[in-house]
Amino acid sequence: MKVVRTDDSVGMVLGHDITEIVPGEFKGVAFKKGHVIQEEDIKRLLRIGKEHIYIFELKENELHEDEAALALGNLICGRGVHFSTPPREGKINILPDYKGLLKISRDVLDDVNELGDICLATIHGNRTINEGELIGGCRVIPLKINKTKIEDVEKIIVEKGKIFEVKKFKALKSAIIVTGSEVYKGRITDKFGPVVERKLLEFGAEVFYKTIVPDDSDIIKETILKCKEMGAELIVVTGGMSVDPDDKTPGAIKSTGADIVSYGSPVLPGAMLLFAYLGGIPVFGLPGCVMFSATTAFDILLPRVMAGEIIVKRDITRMGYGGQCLKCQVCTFPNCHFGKY
Ligand SMILES: Nc1nc2c(c(=O)[nH]1)N[C@H]1C(S)=C(S)[C@@H](COP(=O)(O)OP(=O)(O)OC[C@H]3O[C@@H](n4cnc5c(N)ncnc54)[C@H](O)[C@@H]3O)O[C@H]1N2
Ligand code: MOO
Repeated sequence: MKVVRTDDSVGMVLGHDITEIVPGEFKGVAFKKGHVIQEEDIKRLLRIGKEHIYIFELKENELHEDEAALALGNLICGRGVHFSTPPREGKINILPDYKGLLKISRDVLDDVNELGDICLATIHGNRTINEGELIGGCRVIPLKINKTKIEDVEKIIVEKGKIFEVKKFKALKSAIIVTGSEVYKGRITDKFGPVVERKLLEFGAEVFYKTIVPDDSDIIKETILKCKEMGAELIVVTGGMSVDPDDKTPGAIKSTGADIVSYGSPVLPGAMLLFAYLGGIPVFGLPGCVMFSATTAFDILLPRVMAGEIIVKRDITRMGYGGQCLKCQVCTFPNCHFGKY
């Protein structure tokens, strides 16, 4: 470390903590080791009695932790994601630009963390993230880091893509078909349709058609096909999803010619959920539990569907890991293990 006159130290990196004591007012660290000295700091340093200070010298091939954190932020944040500036002690926060579906490339994240000297911690992806919520943090561990480390990160990103992205939800034109003869005949009031509508509206969907039909395969089939003809971009059918004689919904969805991605999901609640595509349009068959429970397989899949992602069988298979809801007294979903697969 070299000694410089405080007056000449602007832009240089402080090599040690500097403590200030003002009797009756303050005692503590006024400037931390690693701080880049600003014009406005000079007065305070002189007031503390520091006419000379130790300066941390960076070699040609080294970066200060804050500069490195800035470079990393620019490399790792993709569309819809930004980071907090200025960095604080080599750390930045990763934040969403808007509400959407959070995507995190686990593969690239692991590659970067394996390099050493860089700590990149995140929440889980494939969930809704709201504006202002924290996605993660990135910290450069030593006070200075070799530039080659940042170049290594750049190589990984160029080859495999950014780590973070937030996909905007699409205002899908949605139809809700409530099945159940007991509801159709007015023996009970529909409680399922409103639950589904509320969940779709949270994503900005446009619910353009709602209907109640009896447990009749042909009627359910024709209603689904009519919704498609009317331009539905998402069709949700509720009830009649299990194995009773009056449970006609899975067969009716199949008979429309839809490709069934999965009938059943390894999620509790949500074991009897069906997901299909009818000419490219996503179709859900929702079991009774979606009406009853706060969070189910529907809440895990819906954000991805609303962001326009194509769901394959394996996506649903993988939902078993983290697929048991603990029905906590105060539900914190999606800030819990449920649906993190
Ligand atoms: N033998 C088996 N039985 C059941 C299984 C199983 O694997 N084997 N799975 C259970 C699971 S898990 C679920 S979830 C439910 C699925 O139920 P369904 O989707 O078939 O629901 P329904 O039989 O149509 O209705 C159940 C219950 O909810 C009431 N309901 C339905 N729709 C409405 C509505 N729009 N408004 C108000 N109430 C509604 C309905 O009247 C029934 O009381 O199956 C288990 N069984
Ligand atoms: O589809 Mo049911 O959850 O397992 O209630």
